[in-house]
Amino acid sequence: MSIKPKRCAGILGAGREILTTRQMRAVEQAAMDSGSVTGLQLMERAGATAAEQLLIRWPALATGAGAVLILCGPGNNGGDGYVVARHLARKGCQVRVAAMAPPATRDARAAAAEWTGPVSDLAPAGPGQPIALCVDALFGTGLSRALAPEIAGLLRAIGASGCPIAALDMLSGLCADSGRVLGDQPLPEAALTVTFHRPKLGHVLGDGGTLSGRVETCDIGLEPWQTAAGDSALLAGPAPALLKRAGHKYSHGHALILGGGPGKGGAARLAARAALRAGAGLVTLAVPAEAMPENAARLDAIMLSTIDEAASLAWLLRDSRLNALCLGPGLGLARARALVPEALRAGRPLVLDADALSAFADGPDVLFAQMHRAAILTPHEGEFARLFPDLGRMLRDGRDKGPAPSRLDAVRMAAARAGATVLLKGPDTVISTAEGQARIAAATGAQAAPWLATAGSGDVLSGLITGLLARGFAPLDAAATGAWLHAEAARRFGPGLIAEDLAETLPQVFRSLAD
Ligand SMILES: NC(=O)C1=CN([C@@H]2O[C@H](COP(=O)(O)OP(=O)(O)OC[C@H]3O[C@@H](n4cnc5c(N)ncnc54)[C@H](O)[C@@H]3O)[C@@H](O)[C@H]2O)[C@H](O)CC1
Ligand SMILES: [K+]
Repeated sequence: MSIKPKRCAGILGAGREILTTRQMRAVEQAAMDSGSVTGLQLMERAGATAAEQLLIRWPALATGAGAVLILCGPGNNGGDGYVVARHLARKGCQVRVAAMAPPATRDARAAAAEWTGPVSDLAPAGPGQPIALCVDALFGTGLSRALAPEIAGLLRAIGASGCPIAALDMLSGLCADSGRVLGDQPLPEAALTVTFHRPKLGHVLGDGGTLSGRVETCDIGLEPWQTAAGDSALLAGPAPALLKRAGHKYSHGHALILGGGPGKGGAARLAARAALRAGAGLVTLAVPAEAMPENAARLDAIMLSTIDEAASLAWLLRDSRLNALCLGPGLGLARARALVPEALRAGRPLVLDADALSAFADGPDVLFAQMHRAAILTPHEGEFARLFPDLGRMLRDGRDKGPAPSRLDAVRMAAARAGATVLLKGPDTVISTAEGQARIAAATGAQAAPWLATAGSGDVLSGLITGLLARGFAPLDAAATGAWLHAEAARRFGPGLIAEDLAETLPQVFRSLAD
């Protein structure tokens, strides 16, 4: 039976589902259980569509100009490799197949049997011979331990020779659930990864965001069974309500940013300006009396208020129009200990960052006991490890076996424990509600925004999220949209970015969304 390969798409789309290996297997299993398709047919579709992608990217291969070396592993990923070999050879490519072990699954054996060309061992097929493309079909979602040093070494040698590597499903050695390289052997970067049905977490998290290269996701006819995956993490993007419609300034909310003492006000001012640029109707910065002159000299559109202690915060919060709070940037640890409980008592949407998190590092349970579902915690890795020491250790250590724990696993557990939404910052920002609804804002690979690693950038993110909360966004939408806007502004501005530029670039980002 001939099955035509279907649509392929990159990975970038906001709202796109990203699957774990378990979810992918559930979808595949549901399809096979339905009797509509066999595993071998899925493998045939995967191999055919991958071969098509390779020829789109490297069309000269079909003229026989350079050899394609296909490295096949023992599992079904290797099986896909044999199918690719057959399709490329049929198109006129010079194909060499090298197997690290004989095929060990029924489907892989069947696919290997259809490949009528020679199969060599891995070693002699190594970098000594000139090759134009290496197809990595060693391991995919079944990777369960680190690559043997000689296999990782072979991939590195191929990469170092300048030969592009195209990975089937996953670059071998990368854990499909965490995007972490198992073990301590470095891997070369793939030029292209062709994956099937949906991107996997390992393509966007950890090292996977970079090492996967361009990711093409190809349809292999599993759409009718996607529901078997259950709830998936989604790629973050701009929420539909982002472009605000007409209305009175009060209808866009009033954000309250709590700032710290004199000489430490920059962080809170950055957050306040970002909240205003994100579209909050009004923004008030509340600082201790001695910090008023400094702030009054620096602010125009942002209003100022004095808050010296918890009682004055309680007094101010009698105004119910103050509908989103931000505590942390430049707040100071003592002031954070005094103000955070009062802010949480008000039960309004709020962001806790920086000092508001560090102030509770010695007793995070005290903080979690006061938490509510409209709160968002935005730790970076260090703050995360102080608030959730066991999860920090899990992320630091667990990379010997597959599937390795991922940042998404960690943030889901953290959010459930805290009883709030948690956003773990990084190039692969991950967000989860207490109930486990998750978003990923990946600023890696083609979406990289390395300029975000600049002082004050986290303060701007807190402000953006607070501004969106003030506009009435639900915590998950505010966090995900804020993280996306933050990275998008950095991508637009590019090299030379400082934190101040982020908020000032937002109008451009909004305009491009309106086009
Ligand atoms: N999911 C689908 O819809 C489809 C998946 N396809 C492809 O199949 C692979 C997954 O195949 P699987 O057999 O489960 O796993 P792998 O081929 O990745 O490898 C498993 C194999 O390898 C052994 N192993 C694991 N780690 C190591 C290691 N470090 N060193 C040595 N050996 C290792 C393990 O014991 C097993 O024997 C998926 O990625 C897709 O490419 C389909 O063909 C299409 C449909
Ligand atoms: K692979």
